[in-house]
Amino acid sequence: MGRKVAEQRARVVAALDRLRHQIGLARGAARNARAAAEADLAKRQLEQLIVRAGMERATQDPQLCERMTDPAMAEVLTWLNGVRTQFYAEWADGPNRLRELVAASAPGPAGRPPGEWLGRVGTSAGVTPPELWRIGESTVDGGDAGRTPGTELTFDVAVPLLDESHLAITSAPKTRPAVDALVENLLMRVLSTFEPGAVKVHLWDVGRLTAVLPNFYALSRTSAVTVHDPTRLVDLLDEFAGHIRRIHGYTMQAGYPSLRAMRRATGKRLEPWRIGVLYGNGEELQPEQIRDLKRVASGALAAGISLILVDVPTMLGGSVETISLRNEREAVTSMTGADLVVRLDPPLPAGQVTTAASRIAEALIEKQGGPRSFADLLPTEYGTECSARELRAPVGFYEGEPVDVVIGDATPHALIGGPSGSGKTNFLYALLGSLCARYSPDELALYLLDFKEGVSFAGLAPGRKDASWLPHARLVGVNVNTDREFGLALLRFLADELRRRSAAAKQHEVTNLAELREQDPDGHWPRIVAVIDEFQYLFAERDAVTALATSLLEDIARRGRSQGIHLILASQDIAGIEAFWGKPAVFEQCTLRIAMPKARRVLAETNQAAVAAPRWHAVVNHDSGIAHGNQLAHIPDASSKGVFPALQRQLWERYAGHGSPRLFDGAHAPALEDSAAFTSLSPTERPRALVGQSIDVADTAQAVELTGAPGRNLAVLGTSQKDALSILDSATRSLARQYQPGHVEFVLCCAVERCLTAVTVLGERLVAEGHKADVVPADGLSELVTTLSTELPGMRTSRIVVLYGVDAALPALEHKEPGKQSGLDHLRTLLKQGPGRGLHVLGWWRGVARLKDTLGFGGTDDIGAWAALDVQGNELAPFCAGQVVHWSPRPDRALFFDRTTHSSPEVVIPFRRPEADDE
Ligand SMILES: Nc1ncnc2c1ncn2[C@@H]1O[C@H](COP(=O)(O)OP(=O)(O)OP(=O)(O)O)[C@@H](O)[C@H]1O
Repeated sequence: MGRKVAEQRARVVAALDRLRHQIGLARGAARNARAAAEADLAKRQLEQLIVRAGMERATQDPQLCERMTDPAMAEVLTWLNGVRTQFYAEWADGPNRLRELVAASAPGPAGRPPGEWLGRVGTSAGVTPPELWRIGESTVDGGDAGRTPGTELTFDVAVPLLDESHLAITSAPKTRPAVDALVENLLMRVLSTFEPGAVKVHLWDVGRLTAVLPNFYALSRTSAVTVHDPTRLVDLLDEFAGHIRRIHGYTMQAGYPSLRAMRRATGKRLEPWRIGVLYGNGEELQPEQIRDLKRVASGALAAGISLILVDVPTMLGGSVETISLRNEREAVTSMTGADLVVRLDPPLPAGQVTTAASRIAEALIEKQGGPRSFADLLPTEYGTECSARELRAPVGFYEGEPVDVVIGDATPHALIGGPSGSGKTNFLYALLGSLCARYSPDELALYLLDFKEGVSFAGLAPGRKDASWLPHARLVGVNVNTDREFGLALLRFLADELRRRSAAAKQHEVTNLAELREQDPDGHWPRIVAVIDEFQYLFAERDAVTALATSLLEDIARRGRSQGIHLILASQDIAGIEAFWGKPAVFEQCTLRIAMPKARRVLAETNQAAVAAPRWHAVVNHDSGIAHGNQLAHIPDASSKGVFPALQRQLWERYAGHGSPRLFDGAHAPALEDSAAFTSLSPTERPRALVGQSIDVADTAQAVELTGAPGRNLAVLGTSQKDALSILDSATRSLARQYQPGHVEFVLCCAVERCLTAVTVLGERLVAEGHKADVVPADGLSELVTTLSTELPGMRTSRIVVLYGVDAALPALEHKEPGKQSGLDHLRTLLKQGPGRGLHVLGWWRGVARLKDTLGFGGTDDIGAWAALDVQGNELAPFCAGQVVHWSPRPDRALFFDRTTHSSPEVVIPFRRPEADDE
C-alpha cells in the first residue's frame, strides 16, 4: 500500500514538474512576444511622431532626439530616411509641376500677377470657371527636393473655389487687414475673370454694418456686390437656400445632377456665380444659424454658390479648404499641408482695386443698358423649342439678365396680381409674345379670356383693321364681363380636354404629357395655356355659375399639370375673391406667382417684395410666393402701339395655315349671316330654328328642333322688341334655309304696330328665297288661326306660323261667337296639335302671364321651348318643369330653354339684325 502511494505521488510530482516547465516555456515566449510587440509599438509611435513633426523639426525636439538616438530605433530612422529619399527623388520636379498645374488651372486673372489684369473688365462667359485661384506662394529647400541643399524652390499656391469648394479662413491676432487683403485678392481675381454680371458677391460681417471690403464700394451699388445687414444672416442664408432649391429643381428636372453638369451639356451659363463671404468673430454662431449655414453649404456648390467663411468656427459639410493665418504675411492651408508655410500675396494696391471695381461696375451698368425692349425677349430663330416637358420663356430682365417664366410640372399654373394700371396686361403680352416666338402652334395652344371691359385681347383675333391673328390662339374672348357663362364654357371645355387627354394617356399607359407625346408622336398634343384676365368676375355672385366655376377650376388646377393644361389667372384684387379663398386648392396649385408693384396677397404673406417693386417691374416667383423664390424683373413695354402686332404679323405669316382663333366678343352680337351655325344649314328632314348664339367655346347656336313631337313650338317672352324681333327673325330665316321652296309655308302676323316694317321685310326676304310667305294683318289673326286649325287635319305642306305680340291680339282672339270656338280656342288647337301635323308656332308674348292666359288651364306643355328676355327668373318656373330659374334680365341676352334638350336654361345672344340699327 505504502509503495503504491509513493509511486502515485512520484507520478503526480513528475506531471506537475512537466506542467510547470511547460508553463514556464509559455510564459517566456509570451514575455518575449510582448517585448517584441512593445518594441515595435515604440518604433511605430516614434515613426508617427517624426512624420507628424517632420524630419527636420524632429531632430530639433530634445525629447524626440533622445528617442531617436536609442540604437533600437535606428531601424525606424533608416526606413524613414529611405522613404524620404525616394519621395524627394520623385518630387524633385514637384515645384515645377505645381507651377505648371497652377498656371493651367488658374489661367488669366485667376493665377497671373495683378499687373496683367487688375483694372481690366473680364470677358469669360463663365461656362467653365478656372479650377484654382492663386493666393500666394510657398518655398521648399532644394535639399528636401533632391536638389542642392540650401537652394530654394518656390511654387504657386492656389485654392479651388467655384463649383469645387468652400473656403474657411482663420485669422491670427491682428491679421484682419491681411485677411481682408486675401479675400479682396481672391474676389478681385474672380470678378476680373468673368464678364460683368456673371458673379454676385454677398458680404456679411457680424461686426460691421458697412465698409466690409470698402474698396468694392463702386460695385456695391450694383448687384455684383451686396452688403448684408449684420443682424440678418438668416436673410442671406434664406436667399441662398432659395436659389439652391430653385436651381436644384430645374437642373434635376432637366435631367442634370448639378448646375455644372447642365452648364457643360448646354454650353450656357444659366445662373450667375454666387459667392457668400461671411465674416464671423471666432465665436460659434447661434444654433439655428449653424443649422441653416450647414444646410446651405451642403447644397451650395452644386448650385454655383461658394462660401468663404472668415473666423466662423462651424465645420461645414462638403468640400472645404482651409487657410489659417500665422501672421500678416503667412498662412498654412489644407491644400499644402501643415508643414509648408504659404506666403500670401501682398495686398492689391487699394487705389487700383477701387479703380478696377469702378470699371467693372460701369461695364455692368452699361451692359445692363437702359430698359430692355420687347424685341430683346424674342429669340433669333422662331418656333424652335419643344414643349413636351415645359414651357420656358424670358419675360423681363433683371440687371440685364433675362428672367424666365417656366410653366411645367413644378409650376403648372400662374396667378398674376396687381392693382389697376400696374401692368398685368402688359405682362401677359410680354409673356405671350415670348412664348409664341419660341414655340410653334403645334407646341402651344392659347385660350385667352378677358373679363375686363375693353378689348385687350381682341387684336389677337382677325379684325377689321388688321387681318392677321395670333396663330397660337384658338379662342379669344373679350368683353365677357357680363357673360360669366363664357368663362364657365371655357372651363368646361378645358375639363373635357383634360378628360380626353387622360383617356389617351391611359390608352398609351403613360402618366404625363411628355410620355404621351413620346408614345403618340403623330398625335396633336400641344401644351394648352388658358389665360383668364380679371378672373375674379367668374366669382362675381353667389350663384350657380360661381359654384360650378369654382369646382371646374379646382379640377383643372389639380389635374391639368400632368396633362399639359395650364391656367394663368390674372386679377386686380385676389384678396377680394371670396370664393377663391374658400377653395384654397386652386390657389395652392398656382405655384407660379407674378406680383406687379403693390400687389396684395399674390405672394406669401410675409413676402413684401411687391411693395418695393418699382414701376414696370414684376416679382416673378416660382415657389408659391415664398420670399426665396423672388426674382425681380423689368418687364419691357409689350403693349405700346404696334409692338405686339409686329410680332403677330411675323408669326401669322409663318403659321397662318393653323387657322384663325374663334373670337367671342361679348359687346358685339354676331350677325346671323356671319354665324357658321346659319351658313352651314341646308334642307333637312329635321329642321332647327336658331334662337341665338351660344355662349360657348365653339362657334355654335342654340336651336329648337321642330319635330312632330308635342310641344315643338317656341315662345319668346318679354317686352324687349329688338331681341324678340331678332329671335323670331333668326328662327324663321334659319328654318327657311332647311326647306326646299314649296315644302314649307310661312305665315307671319304682327299685332305690334312698331314691328310691322320688320315683319314685312322678313316676309319679303322669305319670298325672295322662293318660299310662300304671307304677312297677315293683326286684325286677321282670329280668322287666320281659325282657318289654319280647320285645315290642320288635311295639311300637306309644313307651316311655320310666326306671331308677333300675341298678347296684344288676345282680346280679339278671346271673342267668341255663340256656338263657335273662339280664335283663342283655335290657337290652342294649333299649339297642341300643330307640331304633330307639321305646323309650328313661333310666338312672341310680352309677358309670362299673357302666355299662361293663352294656354289656359291646359298647362304649359304645348310650349316646349322658350326664350325669355326682360322677364324675372321666378316667373319662368312653370315653364321649366318647376325648377328654380336664376335669371336677372340683361341687355342683348336671352335665357333659352328647350324641354327636350336642356336640363336647365342657358343664356344665348340673340343675333344682330342689321336692319335693327335703322328701326
Ligand atoms: N412694362 C411697361 N413698360 C411701359 N409701359 C407699360 C408697362 N406696363 C404697362 N405699361 C403701360 O401702363 C398702362 C397700364 O398697363 P396695363 O393695362 O398692362 O395694366 P393693368 O394692370 O392690366 O391694368 P388694368 O387692370 O387697369 O387693365 C398701359 O398703358 C401700358 O401701356
